[in-house]
Amino acid sequence: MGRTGRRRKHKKSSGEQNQYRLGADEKMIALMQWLMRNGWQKEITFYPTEFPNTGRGLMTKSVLNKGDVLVNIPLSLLITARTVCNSPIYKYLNENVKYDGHEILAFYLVWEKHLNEQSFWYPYINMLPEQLSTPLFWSSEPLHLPKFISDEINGSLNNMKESYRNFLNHIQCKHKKCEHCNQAIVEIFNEKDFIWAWCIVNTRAVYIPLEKNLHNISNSLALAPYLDLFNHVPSAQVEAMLIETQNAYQVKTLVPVAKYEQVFIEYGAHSNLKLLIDYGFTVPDNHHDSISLSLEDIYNVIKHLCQVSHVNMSQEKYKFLKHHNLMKNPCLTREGLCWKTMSIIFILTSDITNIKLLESKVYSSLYSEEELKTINTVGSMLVGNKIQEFETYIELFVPTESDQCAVIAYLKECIELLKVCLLIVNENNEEVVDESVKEFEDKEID
Ligand SMILES: C[S@@+](CC[C@H](N)C(=O)[O-])C[C@H]1O[C@@H](n2cnc3c(N)ncnc32)[C@H](O)[C@@H]1O
Repeated sequence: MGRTGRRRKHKKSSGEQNQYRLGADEKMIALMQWLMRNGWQKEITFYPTEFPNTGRGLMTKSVLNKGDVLVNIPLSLLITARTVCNSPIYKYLNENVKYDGHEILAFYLVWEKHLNEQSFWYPYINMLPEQLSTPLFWSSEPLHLPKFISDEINGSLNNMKESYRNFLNHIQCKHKKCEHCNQAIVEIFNEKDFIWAWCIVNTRAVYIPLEKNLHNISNSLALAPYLDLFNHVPSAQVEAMLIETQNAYQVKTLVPVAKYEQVFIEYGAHSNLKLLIDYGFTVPDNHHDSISLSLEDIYNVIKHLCQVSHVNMSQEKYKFLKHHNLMKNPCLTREGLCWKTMSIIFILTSDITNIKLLESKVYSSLYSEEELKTINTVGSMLVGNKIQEFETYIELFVPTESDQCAVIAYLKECIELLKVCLLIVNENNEEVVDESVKEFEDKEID
């Protein structure tokens, strides 16, 4: 096979045929030229590429080895709170108020965006997406969004709105006209642009060590042009840090990457729910995922299984659960029932009233076979119920915008996790039954 043939074969096997290289994209070229004019040196050549599953990202043109530096962005090309403090716009802020890094960067981005080509950051801002897929950006509500998801979205929306109100209150000379566009300052900082900027910071900023000597701002965030083109997978292994001696923010790969593969970084140990709310996407088989349970979920299954009107819950047991923080986030994971879930089931089903004995069982996890059987039987039904609950969520959910389909992907991932969890719980149950049969047979032989 000739070179072209080999290349074609490679393209096919890596699924590259659906990808669209953005190398000739004008905005991308302008970004690279601007970076280079301002002291950036390319460590590795990447093709900005539109990938079918992840959207725009970076593909390596060459094989990457463990320890290779992916990017080295000069500090002068990072947007941090210090950039804002050193800019003319800082005079519009009340100096006697405390700000956090997220809001200050969003505020700065709104200002610089409105300056258009007159902004130093124009080539960077110009390649940022106008539309984001995050829920804060949805223009209409989907129908039958599960409550636990809408609660998270509302929490995030309230944070953002509070930050916006806070800002509006502290901007000075609101009605002064801007010299650049003759708009009033308060019109430039409108809610729509603030939401965009807020989401851009949320989805793209990297962590830096806390910036010192900023008297009214606490900041450990930075916008890093170009570096923020890397997409996320939980399995990515990279090291990212500020290298003070080089005055640069550096990202290294800790694993080799094959030629023509997309290069990913890890944004943090984020669950799919966090990714959905903050970034607008989810990933398959996310090992940071779990399904939260409420005490009521567990209580109802026990009530149903035992066919009793009240579960074995005394005031002392309730106090014990509360005191040991056991009701906070019991969950189901790919490894089965979490420790808290097992403990709650045990406490609610056990006849033991001696709290000291309960405590020693819970903390040693040394349960009898009978107790383990009960825990796994309740657990199995609990997981089965959750699967049904998530299937119903999917049936009812009606997206009103294409980005909302990320919710369906999320719910399907939850069901996948629950199925793995169910398998483990049932296997554990079979093991307990096998063990007790064996013990019984051993006794018979004796
Ligand atoms: C830091 S930016 C990465 C670059 C971005 N794709 C772009 O075109 O500018 C983060 C955003 O990229 C997208 N993204 C990152 N990783 C992804 C993934 N594994 N799957 C789908 N979208 C992803 C999400 O929209 C996320 O909010």
